[in-house]
Amino acid sequence: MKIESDFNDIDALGEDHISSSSETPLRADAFKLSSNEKINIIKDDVKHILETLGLDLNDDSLKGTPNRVAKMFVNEIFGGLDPDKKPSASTFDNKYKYGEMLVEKNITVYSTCEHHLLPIVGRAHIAYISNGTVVGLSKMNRIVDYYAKRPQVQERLTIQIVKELQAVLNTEDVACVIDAKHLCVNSRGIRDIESSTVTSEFGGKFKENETRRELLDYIKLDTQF
Ligand SMILES: Nc1nc2c(ncn2[C@@H]2O[C@H](COP(=O)(O)OP(=O)(O)OP(=O)(O)O)[C@@H](O)[C@H]2O)c(=O)[nH]1
Ligand SMILES: [Zn+2]
Repeated sequence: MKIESDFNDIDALGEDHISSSSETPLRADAFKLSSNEKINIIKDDVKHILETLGLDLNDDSLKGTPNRVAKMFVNEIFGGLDPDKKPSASTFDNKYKYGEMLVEKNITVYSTCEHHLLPIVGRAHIAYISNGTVVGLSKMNRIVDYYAKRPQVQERLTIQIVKELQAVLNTEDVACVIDAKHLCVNSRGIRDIESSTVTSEFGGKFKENETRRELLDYIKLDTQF
């Protein structure tokens, strides 16, 4: 099966690659097809790319590649496009009246650059100040992983993580800093292997200098991934 219609509006981001909202630009019909239907279509597309490159897909090592890549796109590296996969974040009452900031640092980030479909690899650091609710620690890793498993720009990923935690924790006082390497910069194009990109989103009290400083002191960026 091939989808013919409506695919022409896909480059709506334009030349500057900046989307007007923090939402991932999804089409209205993004979930009309089942995961299996998507895998079958993408399998043919990958086969076509490899054949166009001149590869012989009868080769023992290559013949499973179209199916492997299609499954990886739909179920793994772009699995976070599916809202059904959004982690449910268990929250608890802050019975112990912990009133300082909580920082979860060095959360592994594996994402995919939406401009080149190459990996983004790095660390996210998340902080919040409880407003009466606390969230299970692992849920913060899961939220990072969910939004990372999309075609992304690092700026949007950072904002999406903060917005989700603000909703879960019912407070503006959430921050996220991401330090990541983009393979599209490191391994091709300018091929600068050393550079990494830092993005941050500071909500509520984290906009105040003292609170922000405290967070940055805790995470003391270490760019060894
Ligand atoms: N702002 C932002 N830019 C990104 C991100 N990931 C990749 N890019 C950049 O997106 C840009 C795409 O620019 P283009 O000129 O269309 O692509 P290109 O010809 O492959 O560019 P080069 O990478 O310079 O070879 C590049 O400068 C990438 O470095 C990201 O997360 N945020
Ligand atoms: Zn890129």
